[in-house]
Amino acid sequence: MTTVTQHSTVTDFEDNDRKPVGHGRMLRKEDPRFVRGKGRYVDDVQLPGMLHLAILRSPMAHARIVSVDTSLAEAHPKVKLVVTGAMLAEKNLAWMPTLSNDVQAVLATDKVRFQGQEVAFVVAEDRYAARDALELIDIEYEPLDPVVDVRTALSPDAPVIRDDIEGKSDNHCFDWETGDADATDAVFARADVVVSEDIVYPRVHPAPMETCGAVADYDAVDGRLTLWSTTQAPHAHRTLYAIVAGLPEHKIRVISPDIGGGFGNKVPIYPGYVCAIVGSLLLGKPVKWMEDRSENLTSTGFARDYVMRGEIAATSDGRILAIRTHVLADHGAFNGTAAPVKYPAGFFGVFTGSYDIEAAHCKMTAVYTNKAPGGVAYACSFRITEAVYLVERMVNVLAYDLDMDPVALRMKNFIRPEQFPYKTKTGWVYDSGDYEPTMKLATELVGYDQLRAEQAEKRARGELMGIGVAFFTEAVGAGPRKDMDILGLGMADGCELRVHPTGKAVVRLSVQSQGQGHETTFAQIVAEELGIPPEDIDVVHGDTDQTPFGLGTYGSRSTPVSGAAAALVARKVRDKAKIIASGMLEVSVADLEWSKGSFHVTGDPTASVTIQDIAMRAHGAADLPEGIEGGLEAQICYNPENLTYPHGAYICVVDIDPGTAVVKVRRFVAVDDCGTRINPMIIEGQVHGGLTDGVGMALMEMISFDEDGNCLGGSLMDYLIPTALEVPDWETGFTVTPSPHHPIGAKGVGESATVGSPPAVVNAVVDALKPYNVRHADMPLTPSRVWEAMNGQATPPI
Ligand code: PCD
Ligand SMILES: [Cu+]
Repeated sequence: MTTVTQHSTVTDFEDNDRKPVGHGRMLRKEDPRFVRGKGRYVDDVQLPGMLHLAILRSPMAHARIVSVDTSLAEAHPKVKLVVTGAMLAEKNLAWMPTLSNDVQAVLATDKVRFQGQEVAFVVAEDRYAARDALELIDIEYEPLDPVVDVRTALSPDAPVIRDDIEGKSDNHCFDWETGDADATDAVFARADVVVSEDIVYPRVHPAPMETCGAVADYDAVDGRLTLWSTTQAPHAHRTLYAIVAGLPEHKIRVISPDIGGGFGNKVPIYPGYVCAIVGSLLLGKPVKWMEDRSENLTSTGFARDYVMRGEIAATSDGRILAIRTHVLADHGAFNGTAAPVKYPAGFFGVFTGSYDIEAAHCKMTAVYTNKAPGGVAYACSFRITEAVYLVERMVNVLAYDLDMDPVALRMKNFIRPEQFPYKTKTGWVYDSGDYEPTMKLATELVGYDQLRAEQAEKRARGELMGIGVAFFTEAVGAGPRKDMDILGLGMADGCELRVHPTGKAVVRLSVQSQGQGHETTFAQIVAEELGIPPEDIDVVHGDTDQTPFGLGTYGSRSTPVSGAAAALVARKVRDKAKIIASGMLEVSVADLEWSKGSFHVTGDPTASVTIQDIAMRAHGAADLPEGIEGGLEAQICYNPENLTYPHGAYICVVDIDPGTAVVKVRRFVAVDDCGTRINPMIIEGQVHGGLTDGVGMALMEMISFDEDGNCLGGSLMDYLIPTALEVPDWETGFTVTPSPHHPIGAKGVGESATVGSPPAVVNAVVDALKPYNVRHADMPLTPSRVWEAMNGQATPPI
């Protein structure tokens, strides 16, 4: 893929006098092992005497369990253990808490609530025998009417899915509201123009390359449990295992080795992990569980599934005054949302987008349906994907009705640079931003005016070409801990740094890389602060025995939270190094100056000691300054004062074949602003991946169900994910607006492109269909949906 990197007028870390962080565009340290097939994933873990676990899943979406007969499976010569929900219930383990204060069945006891739900498990000598034995388990189900359509889930005659919750008489999950209803209604009442549209963000799946799995190894002699698992949050998982299973936390070690993509899919605790632990506890042997692709697609956390009504009030010349929305959220059979406790709808509250408006209001109702549980963050920064899609689609609807250019309309309404920090009408404080240069750069890179001219010519010839514009602001880096917690665990992250006598260092993180390159970028951050080359700094993560406590990686929080921790812990070490240097140079601390890797005496650059010299002295035989302990190390826990707010401007160009309604993405320009850029190449990789994701969601992906609640997206034959063939050569650019509160000014970027690209693609398709008077069409814009839109048919309900 080609990348056009254009530099902006804003401070640019790469080219201006300011130096790159670490070595800037440094090659990824982890790649030599990945490209040589030497990565070590959970499925690579092989232990002596290891047994294999397979899970029996419900064939039905909603059914009462009448009887369970496991005798034939138990008689299988290679089977060691068969466990049912009833057996777990005896040990009080049939239900577990979700990350959003709901409970979820580990194995079904009373009834099954979605197709693919865990009903029983078998542990056998090998994976084949375990799978074979599943077929020997005889379960009698009494089918119940399923609740599939989110729109009718609350109707009085709908069957109650969650009758396990005492007193529950409907499928209501939660209500949530933000903004000011009265103020918003008042603005709407006096506005020249009101536009509204029904917008669906369909259910999609993160579909990481590696499915979920675990190896549990319980040692009955010393009471220690080691769990290798595909988790993006090893420490949080460990604490929950300690609470759920009643095991002492210090006896549990969670190791999350290399992960083949997470994308939010590996944030929740899945029944399979708990089953593996139970299997190992009962048998005293290591037990491995690995999902297959269908299990991953049908039973692990999905994302989105929001049915939204968007409304904008504006003046007739395009000044946006207020935004109002109603959302119906489908959470499936159990609320498995991974979001901070006080944010049941994640950070959807940023649906006011990048615009300076007078009022906003959102009312949301979430319901249970007979579908896989979830609402996980899939590259969404906690539901910001849905929020950005809503507002960016609605702004285009307004542009359509007012016949205004979508770039001009956005420019007119942007929050202005002098308004930052900007408090939105839903209470978010955007730390910084400078939107106009970013939008301008995107239009320049794509050649916006020429494209509009080309489009006009093509329209005259009956050809369908569309230009889609989207602009986003994200809120990433959850904390601070007083506002944000997961099941009571505050969102802050630890970091430890140790410099060895020879000046090599090791930094230990509480966050977890799933492919985004932390081993490289965190070494670069420490390198920048301490002057030790990034090659000499090892990054340790993904092992609770070796790293400090922290809440893990999701919502693009590693750089904003742990990245800050890494910079600050390095500064702490540097402060100590300075005192040691003052002893070595026999001057006072006040007379020392730091320049990239060494301290020198003010006015005499030749009187200097390097950080490596200092490290040796710190561990040496010579006396250290009064009160200074030997060694050169520090640790901190960083509690962010606010989130960071990256932004970006995306422009997509599509061509549609009027005969087949096939959409081709011809060009895509993405200009991102994530503040200080640690590793530009990694950022581009993150953006390329996210854009590909976005094209997939906009044009191809959807987990759909038939009226019986059968999942129709259970394999990659049906659930289409994009490949290099479906996407153009990405063109990227950037601006740099540093975060004022982050120690190095960096903002997160991992999810930006997935958040920003779907509205750009959809806006492009809808723009191409202007000759057909299409104002909106729902994702995924498959040829049949585009064809329906061209022929004036509404998109079918999900
Ligand atoms: N300024 C800046 C920022 C950033 N960076 C870089 O980049 C990356 C990213 O980051 P961030 O933004 O911080 O993020 P994180 O936290 O690290 O991560 C996370 C994300 O990440 C992304 N990306 C990726 N990649 C890969 N390869 N794989 C994966 O899986 C993934 N996933 C996805 C998701 S979905 Mo969620 O979970 O839904 O919530 S969230 C998410 C890293 O490496 C870092 O360091 C730089 O350089 N600079
Ligand atoms: Cu996310």
